[in-house]
Amino acid sequence: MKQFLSAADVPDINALIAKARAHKAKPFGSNHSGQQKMVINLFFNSSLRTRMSTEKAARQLGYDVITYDASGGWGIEFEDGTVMNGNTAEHVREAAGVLSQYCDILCVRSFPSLTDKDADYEDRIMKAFVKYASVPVVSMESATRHPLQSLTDCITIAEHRKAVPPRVVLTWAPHPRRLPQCVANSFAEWMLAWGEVDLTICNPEGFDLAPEFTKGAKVVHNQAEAFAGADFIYAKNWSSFEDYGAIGDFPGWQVDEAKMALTNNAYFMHCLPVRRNVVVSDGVIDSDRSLVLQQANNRTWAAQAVLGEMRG
Ligand SMILES: NCCC[C@H](NC(=O)CCC(=O)O)C(=O)O
Ligand SMILES: NC(=O)OP(=O)(O)O
Repeated sequence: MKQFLSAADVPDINALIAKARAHKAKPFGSNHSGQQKMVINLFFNSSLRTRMSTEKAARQLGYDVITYDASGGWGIEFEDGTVMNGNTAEHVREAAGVLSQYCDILCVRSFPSLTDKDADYEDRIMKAFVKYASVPVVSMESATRHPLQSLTDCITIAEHRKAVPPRVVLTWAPHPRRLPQCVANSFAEWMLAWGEVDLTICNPEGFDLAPEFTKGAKVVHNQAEAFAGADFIYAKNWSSFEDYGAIGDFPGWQVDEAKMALTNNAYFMHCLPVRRNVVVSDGVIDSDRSLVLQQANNRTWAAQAVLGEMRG
């Protein structure tokens, strides 16, 4: 792969899952592949899991790694033709070109503005890095998607499903801040592209995801109806796509024990970080059906599989 931005970049999702599981079984089995090569991880936003798991994955493949917190660096300009006499000191044309001099794979995290829908949904920042970098680019969460998380979620579901296809529910959940739609968009995109789950998305009215991500999924606005008989409950908050970036005030959408009792003894999943007793009750996340730490663990193997496939 020359880029890893979405499910569309992956020729065979099952083959990538198999590679991740092979790395999980033998973490240093491909330790030679990154020898004398460099991965740069560029973060415009906070991270715990993505930062740690991508560094660990790169090192296990034999790569050296530099992680750079770009929020503390030179302000980068993304518009073409601007007179740069404001706060941005360096254009992405140079920034991406320069970083390409120092690494063999460039990984980038850049969240959406949640104010400029067009710029966000064109994924302008990630696309600019792809355009101006001369090395392969891996998304560590862009304005619209979080593909390393979604690959992880496929692996985790593959490891725990009993029936094929399992009934998987992506549910909107409350949150005190307005959050990106990326994790939910990407989860829907990957589940549908994978084709091995029966996906239902449930969210309050006004919080439907962008249609490009949900075509083929059942979308309902009643959480109890969606939860009935589910095998996996994947919780996530997202701000409104329709009324772009608006926050939703629906505290009754928290995932709790009473709602989980409607399911087929479902597993609980969340990408983390999660707000306890807002998104999910302590009782659910602390139960033996919670897969959140297994998901966090699988981030390493997902990243290892992806880094191992990147070619210039
Ligand atoms: N990387 C996974 C989730 C990242 C981000 N969550 C957050 O910003 C949560 C922040 C908070 O809880 O304040 C999101 O929803 O896309
Ligand atoms: N799930 C996830 O991407 O976590 P971080 O934001 O901490 O990297």
